[in-house]
Amino acid sequence: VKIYQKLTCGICRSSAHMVGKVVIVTGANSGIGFETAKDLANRGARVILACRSVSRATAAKQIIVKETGNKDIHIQQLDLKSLRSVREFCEQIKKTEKRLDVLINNAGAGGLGNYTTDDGLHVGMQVNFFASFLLTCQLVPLLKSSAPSRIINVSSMIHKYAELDFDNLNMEKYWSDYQVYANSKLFINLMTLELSNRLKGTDVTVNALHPGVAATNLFRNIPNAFIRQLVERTLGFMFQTPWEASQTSIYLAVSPEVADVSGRYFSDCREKEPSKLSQNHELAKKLWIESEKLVKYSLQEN
Ligand SMILES: NC(=O)c1ccc[n+]([C@@H]2O[C@H](COP(=O)([O-])OP(=O)(O)OC[C@H]3O[C@@H](n4cnc5c(N)ncnc54)[C@H](OP(=O)(O)O)[C@@H]3O)[C@@H](O)[C@H]2O)c1
Repeated sequence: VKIYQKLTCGICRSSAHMVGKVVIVTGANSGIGFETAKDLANRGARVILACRSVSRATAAKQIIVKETGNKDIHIQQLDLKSLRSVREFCEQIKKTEKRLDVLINNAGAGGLGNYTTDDGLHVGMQVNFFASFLLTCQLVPLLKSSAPSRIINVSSMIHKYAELDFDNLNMEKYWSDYQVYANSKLFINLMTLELSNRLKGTDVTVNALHPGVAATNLFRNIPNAFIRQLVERTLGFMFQTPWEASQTSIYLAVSPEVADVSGRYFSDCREKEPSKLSQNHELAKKLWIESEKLVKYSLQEN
């Protein structure tokens, strides 16, 4: 039982406190994001729960406040399916927060289907990549003025199965859900690589991670109820708990060991080697330029 977990799960051993630090966790109402937010709340951070459902975020906040005693927990609505929502979220953060020490791009979803959002992007690519790309770019100035600060991008080992077609960045050819998910996670890694170059000398670091395999709500969109339950029960029985899977995000957010590390890929609280494509600087630069066009925002504007 849980053999795989025992072999792979790293636990963040850092006791670093986060009093006085401001942290944003996207997708903080469920699974790994919820456990990440709770852990950071426990360390005294001011935590902003960036969630698409205010009622689900409120339920999460109540538990976090009750279990940690930290009342400095706030909800800010964010729906990654809408770039307008991303822009409004960032505007609100700039109004309410004087600083931002850690941004954790955790939210993600699989099985979203094949349709184009109002922003003209493939829904899976937007929720898992383009919206976080825009959100990060818009918050870079605040992160810079708060430096040293950290950006943490939750990727997945599934990125290794990405099949890149550069003429089809937005997946207009409507590939399978699995392929969309894998490609979006490769893009997260490439964005991490390019952004770390662009942030050199600013004391803002950016790293990507595979959290591990855990039974969360990630599999809710599997249409066949029997298969969905089988997957969830197998994962719950054999693999990590959501708290264990939150620990690499926590390590990257708090540990002094990684204070100066940027542009890398982690899992189990250790640096790991991502796919060869994830390490391709030319590709990363090209993707960055194309992404700026697709989300109609340029980091240079700031
Ligand atoms: N679980 C695993 O085995 C595993 C493995 C590798 C990587 N990951 C990655 O880990 C991250 C966390 O996933 P999880 O496993 O904790 O799954 P989860 O329990 O389903 O949590 C995902 C979070 O993302 C949010 N989200 C989904 N669509 C959104 C949207 N349009 N706008 C804003 N937020 C949205 C969800 O909000 P709602 O509750 O409102 O839907 C939820 O809070 C994801 O990036 C996932 O790809 C997970």
